[in-house]
Amino acid sequence: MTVQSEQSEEAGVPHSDTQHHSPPAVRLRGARLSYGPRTLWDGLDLDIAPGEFLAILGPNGSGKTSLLRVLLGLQPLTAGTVEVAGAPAHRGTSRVGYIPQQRALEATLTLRGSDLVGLGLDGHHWGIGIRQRTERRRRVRQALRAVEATGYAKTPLGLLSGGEQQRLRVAQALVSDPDVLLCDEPLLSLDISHQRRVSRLIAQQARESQAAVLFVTHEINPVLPLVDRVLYLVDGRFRIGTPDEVMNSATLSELYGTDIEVARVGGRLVVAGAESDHGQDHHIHGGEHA
Ligand SMILES: Nc1ncnc2c1ncn2[C@@H]1O[C@H](COP(=O)(O)OP(=O)(O)OP(=O)(O)O)[C@@H](O)[C@H]1O
Repeated sequence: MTVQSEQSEEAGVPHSDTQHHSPPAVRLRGARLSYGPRTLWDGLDLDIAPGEFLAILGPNGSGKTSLLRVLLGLQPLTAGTVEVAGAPAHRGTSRVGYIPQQRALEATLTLRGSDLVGLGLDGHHWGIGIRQRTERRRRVRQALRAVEATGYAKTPLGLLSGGEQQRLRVAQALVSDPDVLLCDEPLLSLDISHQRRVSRLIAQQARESQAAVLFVTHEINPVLPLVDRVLYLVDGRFRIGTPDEVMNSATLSELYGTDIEVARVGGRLVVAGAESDHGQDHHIHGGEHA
């Protein structure tokens, strides 16, 4: 079953006059994704404005990563259309930055951090002149500094910790100054101070470069002050709206089909799920658990 979203405006909610006149960075129309008989989402209409920060929430297997894969041109829609930066989604464009869900890299990997970050520029037309090479090196250095990875940029990736590898993935996604930034749980395995730093960098990319940010997360609190809208997916149903419109007891109870309480405590969201028949808490995603 698919429940159409109740959106505050049709498809997109422009957040300022400038955004109002800009074409959307991402546009989905009537989008459906099915794997065999299983439909992850259907009837998804969504415009994301340049500079907008969209948090994507939902339980395991609800189709969050699959949506990012559609936008990367890696997964075709079953129905509907998808445009990214004004063109049908296609793979290999430097206009889209991607921070993938963290996977530990092979301990034997000898590629270095600075090489990994440089790969983020490979969609650009750099030419072979000295000036282009100098500019390329300058950008890589700047991105490494932004995530505080300069000290280990020459170390083989396989020898780095999960958090150090993750900061390099963030630098790789930001180095091309993308129009659309797709982030799949980018804060996992980062300590609190680097969570803050990476969140700030991503928000800065949205604000200063007018990049649209799609941020998949199981916990909205670390980014709550940055979020313009939430897309919440549960078992084929979804809601799109501001955090207040989506992250409330009535909406989440309807999405999960069980009683859920959401409270704001000191600027943070706390969610409490009803007990299931088996005496276990339903696994509710989004905020801290009561
Ligand atoms: N190529 C594929 N073929 C068939 N099924 C797939 C494929 N890719 C993903 N799936 C299934 O689709 C569902 C959604 O997967 P997806 O990774 O998008 O979920 P998710 O919301 O990102 O989950 P998580 O929170 O666990 O990362 C899962 O049940 C997954 O097994």
